[in-house]
This record gives sequence, C-alpha cells and structure tokens, in this order.
Amino acid sequence: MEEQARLLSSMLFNKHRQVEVALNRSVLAWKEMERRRKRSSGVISNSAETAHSHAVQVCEIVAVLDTKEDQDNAETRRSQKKAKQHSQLYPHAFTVSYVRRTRRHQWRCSDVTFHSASEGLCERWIQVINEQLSLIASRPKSLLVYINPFGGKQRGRRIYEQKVAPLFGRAGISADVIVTERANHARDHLKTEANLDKYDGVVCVGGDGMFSEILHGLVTRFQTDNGVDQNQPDAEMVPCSLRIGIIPAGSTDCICFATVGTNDPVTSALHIIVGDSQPMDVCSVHHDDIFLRYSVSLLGYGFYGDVLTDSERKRWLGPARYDLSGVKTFLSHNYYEGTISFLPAENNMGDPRDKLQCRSGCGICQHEPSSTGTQWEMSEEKEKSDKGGSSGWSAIRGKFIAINAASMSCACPRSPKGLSPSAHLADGTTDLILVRKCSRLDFLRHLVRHTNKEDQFDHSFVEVHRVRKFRFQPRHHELVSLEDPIESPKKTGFSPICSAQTTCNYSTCHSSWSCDGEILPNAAIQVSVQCQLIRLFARGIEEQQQCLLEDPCTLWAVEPSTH
Ligand SMILES: Nc1ncnc2c1ncn2[C@@H]1O[C@H](COP(=O)(O)OP(=O)(O)OP(=O)(O)O)[C@@H](O)[C@H]1O
Repeated sequence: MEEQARLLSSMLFNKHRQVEVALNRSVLAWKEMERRRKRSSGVISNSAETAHSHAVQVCEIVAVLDTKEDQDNAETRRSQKKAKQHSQLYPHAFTVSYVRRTRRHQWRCSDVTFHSASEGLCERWIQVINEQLSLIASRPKSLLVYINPFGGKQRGRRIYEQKVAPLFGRAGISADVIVTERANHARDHLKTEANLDKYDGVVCVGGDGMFSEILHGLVTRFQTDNGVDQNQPDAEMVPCSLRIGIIPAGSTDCICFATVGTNDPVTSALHIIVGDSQPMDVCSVHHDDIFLRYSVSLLGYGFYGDVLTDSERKRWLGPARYDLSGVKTFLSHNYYEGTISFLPAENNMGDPRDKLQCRSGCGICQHEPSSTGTQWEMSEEKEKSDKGGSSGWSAIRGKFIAINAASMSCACPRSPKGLSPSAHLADGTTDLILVRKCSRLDFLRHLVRHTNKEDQFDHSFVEVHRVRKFRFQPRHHELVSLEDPIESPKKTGFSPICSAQTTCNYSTCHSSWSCDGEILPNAAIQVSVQCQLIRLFARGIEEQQQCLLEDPCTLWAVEPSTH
C-alpha cells in the first residue's frame, strides 16, 4: 500500500487506556500504549511497550459523533470510581461508528469512543473525519424507501423501524418512506409519480417479489424518461442511475443473498450507508414485439415453470407449497418440445463450467464496457447479416424436461451453490441450461447435485451455454395438430419414462415460463441480456481475504504527529 500522509494523530484515551490514534485518507487506526515492567534475562528492563492495533477503513466508517458524558459513563459503570476520575480528567469524547465483519458475510456497526482533556481536539477529530467522509461521493444522502408490510412474516415495517432507520439516522441519511397499500403500488409510484431527482437511491424492504416491483418501476421510468420503447426487443436501453438497496424481509430473498452473501437487514443497511455499488444485468423478455417482463435471476420453463404454476394454486399452504409442488411436478415428469435458439457469448466471457465464481470485484464482470460493447456490436452484426441463417446463432430442437436461464448463480440457503454456480452478476450473459428428456431417476440425480458438490452439468442429458440472447418456440405453437403422432401421449397417471404434453389442447401441451417467480403468459419468448442495466447498494460476495484490511501498521511507520 502506498504510504499516505497522516491527516491527524493524537494521544487519546479509550476505555481508560492511552491510545495513539492516527488518520490518513484511507485508514483510521489506533493502538494501545501500555507501559509495564518486564523481566528479561534476569535484568529488569526499564519498560516495554506493547501495542494492540486496530484499524478501520475510512470508507467503512458509518459516522463520527460528539459523545455526551453520561452516555459514555453508562458503558463503564463497572468501575464507576475509575470512570468518574477519568471523566474528570478527560471530559471530552467522540465516538466513531464503523463496519465490523462477523461470521458468514454479516456486517455489524461497532463503536469506539476516544476521550481527551481537550474539547478543541475532539472537535478537530470530528471535523477531519467528517471531511473525509464527505469526500466519498458514492454515499447516499437521500433515499426513497418502499416497505411491503405483508412480505414474508409481515415484519417489514418493524425491521425497517428497529434495525435500519436508526442506522440511516446515525449516518445522516434522510429517507422518505412509503408503506405499500397494494401489490404494484411501489412499481406504479416509481413509474410515474416519484420525484426521482430528489434521491440518491431507492430502497426495497421486502422479498424478491417486491424487488421485482422496484426493478420494473425504475427501469420503465428511465426508459420512458429517455424515450426508449420497451416493446422493441432490440432497443438500446438506458441504464438506471439510481441504485437499489434491498433490505431482506420476504420469504424468498435470493437477490439479496446473491449480491450481499447473507440475508440480514443490518448488513444490507450498512452496504447502503457506505455507498456500495454492484452492477447487475437484467434480461428483457418479449413475446413477438410485446414486452413481457424483466428478469435478474431465473427464467425457467418446464420443471421450474410447472413447480411455480402449481405452487401458486397452493398459496394457502405457505412456504411448504414449494416442496409439495416440487414433488408433484417431479412425479409428473413432463417434457416439452420446442426449439431453442441462442447467441453464444464470446469465448473470453468464461464458461458455465469453469468453476470461477462471481465474487466481489469479479474480473469477468469488469470487462471494459467498450470492449464488451464492441463484441456485442459484432455479434449483432453477425446476427443481422445472417437473417434466416445460423451464423452466430445456434438452434437446438428437442424434448426438454427443463430449460433454465440463470443470470446469477441463484444460490440460496437451500441450494448453496445455486442453479449455475459460475454465473456472473454483471457480465452481460445468462447461463442457458437445457435438461433433455431423460428417465426420472436421471433427473433426480441431476436435481440432487444442486445440493452437493458434484457437477450438475456432468450428465449426458444436460447441456449449458453462456449466451447473450435466446429465443424459445414451443413445438405445439408452431404446427402440432392433435393428429400429429410425434409422441404417443399418456395423459393418465405417471408414465414410466416421461409424459409428453403434445396432443392435448394448447393450455396443457406447453409449460409456462417462471420469470423471477412470476408466471409469463406466453411460452414463445425472446430474451436479451441488458448488460449492467441496474446497480445495487451491494458489492457482491466477498472472499475471505477480501475482508481483511490492508496492513494498518503502515500508518504507524513514519510521519511525525500532527498534534
Ligand atoms: N401492500 C401490499 N399488499 C399486498 N401485496 C403487496 C403489497 N405490497 C407489495 N405486495 C406484493 O407482495 C408480493 C410479495 O412480496 P415480497 O416479495 O415482499 O414477499 P414474499 O413473502 O417474499 O413473497 P412471495 O414469497 O409471495 O414471493 C410482491 O409481488 C408485491 O407485489
């Protein structure tokens, strides 16, 4: 680390111990100065200095506040006499609140209080730290918060008021809060009414369904304001300049888990406060030239579409409905025919089986936008120059149990590595997973591999492609008539191998697409990945070593004290 000039350095007191505190542009560090007698080799040395060093990155300081006398004494009541003496000697204090990492990607807000005899010195510390914080332009000052009071266990409002609002207050962030009164309230408000110029970001308190509302409201608003027609599948979309923060308060919080690494409201609030920014791809889904929906996580046809459709009918069962519908759909073992066409990503975009996981600061997601843009244009050219041909695009016609497009790993507590463990959040691609017709036992083997360390793509009936665009055309929709004898249907009971849904009426011979948990009305769809269309107040999942601070000792290395 390049050594930076100290901005401030003082001898202060922390918990009645003298500490040397120093600040440069990137680190606040303090170390205990403890003088004690030490015996070595039979000689009593004069004194030995031991130091316990602590360091906090300036960008992870939440706030610095003047500490009121009684407030600090409450902390030290154990040794009241000592505390009283101490507070008489050093009556002035300031408290720094900062991010502390705990287990499994969770963050907490910790406080450290420094005392001094000099009020002026404390004021100077507060002023200089605040000056440094104000230089961090990415920190939000004003937020628009939507709370779904009915998401998950209906604790959204309480979570916000008790865990999040106090932190925002401490960090000096103002928030306008809207508690939603109906489904799509947040989406509609964002689309038309909200005065977005006032805000640095939008916060969603709820689950994945609520996030989807915010996503649709915000993306639609930015396209409308910029004259982009969402119904045009090839329209060049305008990225949203406002970031979205997710305070998890739903029954499914997969987007939060995939971008923060944990579902914890305090951690999410701290990521918002420090002004993190995680770009994210969004898939636009069209049927012919009609816009259907946006997706950031999973588009699933066949198995996952059927599970969702069935579980919607069992809402009264609560979260258990997913398990029940999963078992039922598995036993039904339907397959569907159709043609899937796709535009593969370039070779330098990695491979779904390369075992490179998308992590904080991911290299693949940081491809220069210009180079990605150029490659993208080249692919578009290929596509245009080859209308009706196959160059650039590939097409597979077949019988599929499941067709999934994972734009992120889709990891969740139940499937820790997710549907596509190496999918990236912001590389402009989605991982297209095709599970062809196979036996029930083989399909079970494939499903089980989502929960263990084995490669779920290592089956002859599974293939996976990293793609920028794809289209699906169900076979029935194209030409199948009831007389078409392509598969002999077995509508009653479970077939020994698979049951083809080909000779029934339209509504039963095709599956439905599940789009981030919503069912799409059309089976024939076109999907384009919009690279980095939105940004979240997150930083991706941190690797263990990324959590460690660079050596704070560099701060002690040279430089005379400024105070
Ligand atoms: N005030 C409201 N009343 C009813 N529905 C609402 C309200 N506000 C938001 N919603 C809708 O509730 C749905 C579920 O919300 P959310 O994702 O927050 O919770 P969830 O428990 O994870 O949901 P689910 O598991 O049903 O997807 C969203 O699709 C959203 O549109």
